[in-house]
Amino acid sequence: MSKPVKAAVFGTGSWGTAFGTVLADAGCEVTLWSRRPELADAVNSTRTNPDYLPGVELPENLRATADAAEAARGADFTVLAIPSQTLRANLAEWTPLLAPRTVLVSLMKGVELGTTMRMSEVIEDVAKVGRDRVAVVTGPNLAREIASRMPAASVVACTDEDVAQKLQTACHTPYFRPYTNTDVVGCELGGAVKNVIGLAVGIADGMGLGDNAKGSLITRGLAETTRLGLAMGADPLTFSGLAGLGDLVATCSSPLSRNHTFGTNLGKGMTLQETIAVTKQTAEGVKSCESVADLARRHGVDMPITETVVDIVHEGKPPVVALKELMSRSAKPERR
Ligand SMILES: NC(=O)C1=CN([C@@H]2O[C@H](COP(=O)(O)OP(=O)(O)OC[C@H]3O[C@@H](n4cnc5c(N)ncnc54)[C@H](O)[C@@H]3O)[C@@H](O)[C@H]2O)C=CC1
Ligand SMILES: O=C(CO)COP(=O)(O)O
Repeated sequence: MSKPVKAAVFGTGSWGTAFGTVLADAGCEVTLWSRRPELADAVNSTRTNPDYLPGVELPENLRATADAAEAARGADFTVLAIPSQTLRANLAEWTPLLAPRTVLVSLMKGVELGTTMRMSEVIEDVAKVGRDRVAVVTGPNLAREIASRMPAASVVACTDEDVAQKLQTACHTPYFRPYTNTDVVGCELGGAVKNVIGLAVGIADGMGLGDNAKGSLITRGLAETTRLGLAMGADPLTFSGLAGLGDLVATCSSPLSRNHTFGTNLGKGMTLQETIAVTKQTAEGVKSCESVADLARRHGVDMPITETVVDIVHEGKPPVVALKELMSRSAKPERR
C-alpha cells in the first residue's frame, strides 16, 4: 500500500482550515500550523475551529500544531493560507524548515504592496524554488461553504502540468472538483483583482444601486482584469473560467464574502475606520487595490474601477462622487 500524501497548511484561518479539510477528506494526512497554540489545542481537542469556522466538524486525519517545524516535516505539499501582505516575512521564517522536495501551494488572492509581485512570485523569491515547485489554488471557493462540504469547482494552477495533476488528485473529493491550468499568471490575477471588483460591487450594493449596476461592474471589472492579464502574458480565456468569472460571480453575490461585505459597509456610509473595526478577517482587496492599480500603471493599462476603489477606500472620496466620475468617463466601444 502506498504512503498517504502529507500536507502542511500554514494558516488556521477560514480558508486554511477549509482547504485542509478538503485535503483530509481526499485522504491526505494534514497538519495545520496555527499562530496561536490555544487555537491548535482547540482544533485537536474539539475537532472544530471555534474562531473561524464554528460548528463545522473537522476530519480525524487533520490535526493542528503551533510548531512550524513539526507542521512542515515530510510534507509533500506545503500550503500557504495567510494574508498576502505578511507572506514574505512568514515564509522567510519557514523556508529553512521546508521538506526538501515539497511543492509550495498558494491559497492567497493578493498582490504584494511595493513590489507588485504575485504570491507565487513572492514564494519563488523567498523560498528560492523554481516555478515548477509552486502551485496556486483559486476559484469560487467561499471557505464556509467548502467546509460545510457544499459542492464547488476550483482551479489548481502550475506551470508544470504533472505537479498540477498531483495536487488535483490530492484535493479531489465528492464535493470539491479541481481543474488543472498552466496559466498561473491569469489564475492569480483573476483571484486578486476579483477582490477589488468585489469591493466595488459591495459599495454599489450598499448604495442601493441595483442589479444592473452589479452586472455592469462585474462585466467591466472582468474586462479590466483581462486587459491587465493580456499585458502580463496571461491567456485571456482564463478570465472566462473559474479563476475569473466564476470567482467574481461567487464573491459579488455572496454575503459570506469579506470583500463584498466590506464594500457594502462603505457604500452604506460607514467610514473606513468603522468598517475596518467590524471586519474580523482578511479582506485582501483593501490593500491589494493599491498594488493592482500600481501594477496596471506599470503595464500602461487603464483600470477605472480599480482606481475608483482606491479613491474611495484610501483617498476618502465619497462613493456618490466616485460614481458620478465613473459614469461620465468618455464614451467608447465595448472592446477597448
Ligand atoms: N476565506 C475564503 O473564503 C477564501 C480566502 N482566500 C484567500 O486565502 C487567504 C487567507 O484568507 P483567510 O483564511 O480567509 O483569512 P482569515 O482572516 O480567515 O485567516 C488568516 C490566517 O492568517 C493568520 N495570520 C494573520 N496575520 C498573520 C501574520 N502576521 N503572521 C502569520 N499568520 C497570520 C491568522 O492567524 C489566520 O490563521 C487570503 O489571501 C484570501 O484572499 C481564498 C479563497 C477563499
Ligand atoms: O476568495 C474568496 C472566495 O473564492 C473569498 O472571498 P472573500 O475574501 O471576499 O471572503
